[in-house]
Formats: sequence, structure tokens, C-alpha cells
Amino acid sequence: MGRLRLNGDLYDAVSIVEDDQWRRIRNIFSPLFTSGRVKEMFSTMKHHSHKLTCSLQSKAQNGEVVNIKEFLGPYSIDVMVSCTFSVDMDTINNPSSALITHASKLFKIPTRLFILQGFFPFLLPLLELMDVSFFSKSSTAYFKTIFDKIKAERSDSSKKNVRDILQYMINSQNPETNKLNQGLTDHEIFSQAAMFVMSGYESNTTTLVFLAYCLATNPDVMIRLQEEIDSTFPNKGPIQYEALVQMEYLDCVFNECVRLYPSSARLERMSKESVKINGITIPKDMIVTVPVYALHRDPELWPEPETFNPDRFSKESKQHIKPYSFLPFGVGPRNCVGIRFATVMIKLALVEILQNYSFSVCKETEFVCPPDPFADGPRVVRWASSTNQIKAADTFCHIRRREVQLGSDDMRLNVYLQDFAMITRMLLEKKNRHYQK
Ligand code: HEM
Repeated sequence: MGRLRLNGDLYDAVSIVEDDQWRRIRNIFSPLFTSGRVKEMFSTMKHHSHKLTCSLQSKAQNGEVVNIKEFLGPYSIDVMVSCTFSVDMDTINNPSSALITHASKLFKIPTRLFILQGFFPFLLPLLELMDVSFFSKSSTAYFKTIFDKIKAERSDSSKKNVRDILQYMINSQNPETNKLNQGLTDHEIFSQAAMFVMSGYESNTTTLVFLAYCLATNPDVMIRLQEEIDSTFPNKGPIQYEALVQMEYLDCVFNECVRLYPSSARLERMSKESVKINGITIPKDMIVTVPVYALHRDPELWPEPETFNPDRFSKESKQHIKPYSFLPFGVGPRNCVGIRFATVMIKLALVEILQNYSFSVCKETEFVCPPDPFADGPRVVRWASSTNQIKAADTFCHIRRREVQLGSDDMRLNVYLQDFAMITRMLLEKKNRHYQK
């Protein structure tokens, strides 16, 4: 995004800045997302995953069709805001909260503006002078108001032991606690907080929604995962951090989901100097695109790439995965700084939901129709070409309490067969519609 300029008030977010400024900010952040720090934030995450499962209860009881994004989005934003500011926005119980609206709006980059800067780069200085920005101004301003209010409360020195992301950034300004680095400026703190909350919200929600979708459409995988969950945390026992991060099949399911639906469809890098690779010269300042989505679905790298098959990531199979062919969190020094944080909060929510409920398809569920998921109809997958982001559309499913499904082996088989028959019928209908066009 850096090269695109027009970043408005978020001009110094870590994902945008370059060179020494990037190195300085990134160095400050890296210790913030170690496993020790993420473990500290685990109890905050659990507070919200518990609220999430409670909020699904009435939907499950009444057998209502659920737009699963309306539950997973608030969970994601509540965790991000709580871990950043120690504030519970409780959007899970206020789904129409302005915070959700602005978080979704911030990264909706106007396509026309994107095309304009691509074809007429000489207009960039003029657009900058006109204060035009890719990021929604009203959303940035909304976030700034909240930020200023919370930051003002931190001027009280008794708050300096609060262990959230904001306080960590504020403490970086203190030469006593940060001897090596030059700390963040006030504006840099604002930009990082906005970027974390908003971009974390988007990517986490997208991944969670696709997980729900993949499991609803692959009940055999869901049942196997529930078995792993039950043996790791018997009798719906409390979820422990160490056990969660060691769950093997859960990790396979997570990886397979982000292989099929990586939230960043492409990565970009700018060549710092002219280089020759395999006889091709890449001149200095050229943008090189890494087509992650295409790589993740290349049949030479992933046999039957459209099939959701978590066993590709089993201990034995994993060693055959070619380096750099699986890049859901990017690669190299500019990879995602929040990998550990995101993985833990997503797995936690999924495990807690599956301890209590099962996902299943309903007639409102839209199917990704291979081989081209962008092909037709209302979509499960949305691709925002201007930001290279893949987003989950509204996704409808049923949530069933697990007792119903796991009463007995016969009952479980029955439910499984019903789901399977429904999925097959709906996929066939969708294919027929597609070919009749
Ligand atoms: C499933 C969730 C997430 C996915 C799939 C994801 C994916 C990515 C990807 C693909 C990149 C670009 C990496 C590259 O160019 O090599 C990135 C960058 C980044 N992500 Fe994430 N992300 C997720 C969640 C988060 C969360 C929760 C946070 C914050 C806590 C976060 C913070 C960042 C930051 C700050 C960068 C820019 C790093 C830099 O430029 O140095 N991400 N993410």
C-alpha cells in the first residue's frame, strides 16, 4: 500500500511505511506478539469467545437460519478492541454498533480511485493536495475520536502497568522501558492501533466465516474435529492455551481453510535494486506480485486443489509441501506480525463453538461452485481487487446444539447423511443453474 500513497491519516501505519521507519516500528512490535504475550491475552479472548457461544444459544434453540458473519464479526472486533485498549465494546450484544460499520468501511477502497492512480500516476500529487485518501475519512475520524478519548485516560501514570497493546506502545515512548529503540510518536501509536483493530477485524472475520462454511459443507471433517476437541477438553472442559495450540487436526483444518481462502489474494514487493532471476531482469522500483490465491490452487502443488482436505497438512504430508507455495500470512521480514495472535483467537472461537454446536447447511447457504468461485450468483467469496483482499460475504447456515447430533451413533450417522444429501443436492442445483446460462 505504501507505493500507492493517498494513505490519508494512516500514512505511518507499519503496513505502509518503508525502510528505517518500518524497521523501527516493526522492531517495537515483534516482542508484542510472542507466544508469551499472546498467552497473556488469552483470558481476554476467552471472555469474548464465551459471549459468542452464549449469543448463538437462542438461534440454535429456535433452529433459526444464522448469518454467521453477524456473530463472528463482532467477536473479532471485540477481541481486537479489548486486547488493544482494554475496553469491552460488547458489539456481540450490539451488532449494529457504529464500530462494526466503520471497521468494514475503512478498507473499502473506491475502485475508481484505485484505477485513476494506476493509469494516471502523475495525478497523485494533485490528489494528495486535495486531501484525497484511499481509506474512508469518516471511519478514520470515528476511530480517532475513540482513540483520543482512551489515550487521554492513559495520561494518568497509574495506568502504566496496564498490559494491553496501547499501553505497550505508550511505554515504548519511555526511554527507561525502551532503551534500544526510539519509541513511537503519538501519531504512530494512533495509526498502529487503527490498523490493528481494523485490519485484524477483517482478516479474522473472513477466516472464521470460511471455517464455518468449510465445516458446514464438510460434515465428516467437522465430526472428526469435534472428536479431537472432546478428547483434548473432555466434558466440554475449559480450553487451555497450551493444549489448544498443540491440537493437530485443528491446525490441519485451519491451514486448509486459509489455503483455499487466503485473506490476501496477492502479495506485493518492490524491487530495491535491479536483479536478474532465472534470466529475467527485474528493474529497480518495479512492483512484483506474488499470486497467493493462484499458488494455493495450483494443481501441480496441490492435487485436486478445489477439494477441502485438511489431511494435506498432516504431519506426514506436510513435509512434501514445497517452500513458498503456502503463504496465507505472507513471507519474509514483512510477513504478518499478528500470525500467532490471529491463529489463537480464531482457533479458540472455533473450538468453543464446536464444543457446543455443529454447523450445517440450509437452503439459504450459497455454495462456492468449483472451479471458479467468483463465477456466478450471490457470492460466498468477495474479492476486493483494489486491496487484493478476499472477503467472506454474508454466509447462512444452521447452528445445532451438539447433543442433538451426538445422542447416539445412529443419530449421528443419520444427521451426517441428511447433511450430505442436502449438500449434494444444492451443489447439483447450482451447477445446473450455471450451465443453463
Ligand atoms: C487470519 C488472520 C490474518 C491473516 C490471514 C493475515 C494475513 C496477512 C498478510 C498476508 C499480510 C502481508 C504479509 C506479506 O506481505 O508478506 C499481513 C500483514 C500484516 N498483518 Fe496480518 N493477517 C491476519 C491477522 C492479523 C492480525 C490479528 C493483526 C494484528 C494484531 C495483523 C497485523 C498485520 C500487520 C501489522 C501487517 C503488516 C506487517 C508489515 O508490513 O511489517 N494481522 N497479514
